[in-house]
Amino acid sequence: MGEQVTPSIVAWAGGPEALERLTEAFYGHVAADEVLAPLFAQMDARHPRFVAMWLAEVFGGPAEYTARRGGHPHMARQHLGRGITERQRRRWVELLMDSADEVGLPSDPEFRAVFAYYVEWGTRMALVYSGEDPPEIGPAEVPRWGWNQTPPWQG
Ligand code: HEM
Repeated sequence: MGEQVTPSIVAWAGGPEALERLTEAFYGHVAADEVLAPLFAQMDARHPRFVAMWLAEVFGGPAEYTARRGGHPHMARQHLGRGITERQRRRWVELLMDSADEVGLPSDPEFRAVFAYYVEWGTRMALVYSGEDPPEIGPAEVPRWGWNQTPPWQG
């Protein structure tokens, strides 16, 4: 039996390109959604790619968001003062999960569990930063997600 190497989450997802397909589909839905569209009305056309770049870094890919887009402090600052509501956060999660199905991200329980784990955490963090009295934004690094309790099932 050969030794099995656990792939990174981004590799399991289908690579950075798969995350770009995900965010393209997602922001298409956002633009048409009455709950979320107003928040993203001034969005940069490159926003979907920046978010894909962020996700790739979180999920074990190259530190491209850190190198090219200001890393965690820049990302966190984008949410300041936006007053995201729980309803908007929930819709964000729902549309992202719909988009994951649409673009065919892997549907195995382990991948989806770890993906949902990050998305649940990240959206709650965005809400906290967007509200009154946000945490101070320090020089923290982009979080790096691992498989944790659910390494991929490889048979
Ligand atoms: C896991 C959850 C989330 C991630 C990974 C994420 C990621 C990002 C990133 C990377 C940026 C900065 C893009 C750049 O470099 O310019 C950003 C901006 C932004 N995010 Fe989030 N975000 C999350 C949750 C949310 C939620 C829940 C909302 C609102 C419901 C939200 C609203 C926004 C808005 C309005 C901007 C600024 C867009 C613009 O006008 O350019 N984010 N987000």
